[in-house]
Amino acid sequence: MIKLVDVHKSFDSQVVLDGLSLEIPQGKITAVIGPSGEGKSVLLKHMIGLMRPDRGEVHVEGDNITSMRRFEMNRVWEKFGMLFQNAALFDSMTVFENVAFPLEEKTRLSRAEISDRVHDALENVGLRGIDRKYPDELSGGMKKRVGLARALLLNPRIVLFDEPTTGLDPVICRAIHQLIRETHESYGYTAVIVSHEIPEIFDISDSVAMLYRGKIIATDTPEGIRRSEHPVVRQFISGSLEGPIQFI
Ligand SMILES: Nc1ncnc2c1ncn2[C@@H]1O[C@H](COP(=O)(O)OP(=O)(O)OP(=O)(O)O)[C@@H](O)[C@H]1O
Repeated sequence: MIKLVDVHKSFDSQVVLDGLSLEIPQGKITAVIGPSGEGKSVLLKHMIGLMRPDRGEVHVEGDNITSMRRFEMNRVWEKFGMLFQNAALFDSMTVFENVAFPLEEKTRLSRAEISDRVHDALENVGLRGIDRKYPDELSGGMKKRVGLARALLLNPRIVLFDEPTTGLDPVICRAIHQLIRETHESYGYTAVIVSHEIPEIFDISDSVAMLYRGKIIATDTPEGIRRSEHPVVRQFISGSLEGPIQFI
């Protein structure tokens, strides 16, 4: 479980997280939704300890990481896989080298073993025969799949997805969602997915948390969120221009 308790985070005078509390259940898929610029990426960075709260606490599977030192964080980071918004592939490396990178950094596996693991990982995300290509030569959907293969390679206990399907067409978007669900079923990781794909993301989520004005204003099953009477949740889900959310 990941637990955030009364987390506050500001950048200069801009308050982004304002007493946010949230529990992410173990082994489930949780979607985090909310208007653009509300702090969803900032929230993910707190979960993985890349950002520290000004106030409040962050716990990861029983460890209080709020002010944990770097050498202790290494042990916590081993639990995480992360798929960043832009897939964060290294442009100067081939697909094979990109996916092999965590294995080379973190394990003492032989070249042959690394090669087998990389090929298996690529096959699991439906990619074959692209080892020697460079990220520039891939479509957006393929890049995300390579990023997913890399994120899952060390069999992480927790995987954070920051907008895994942004900019992809609806069919590829569904394929990536399906892939997340399948890999989640076979690996059993705890997943947190920041997404703007509403209602599509609901189909693969066990629970949904909505971030608004620095706080989690609702957490529920996808069905509960769909039926919510909360005016902000209702407006956001329906995409209506009328309601408490102000668009500038
Ligand atoms: N390192 C930083 N320094 C200063 N401000 C930051 C930093 N990181 C994020 N912010 C600010 O925090 C706010 C929230 O950003 P964040 O990227 O978390 O939003 P988001 O909800 O993920 O948005 P989107 O849905 O558009 O991706 C923004 O106003 C952003 O400018």
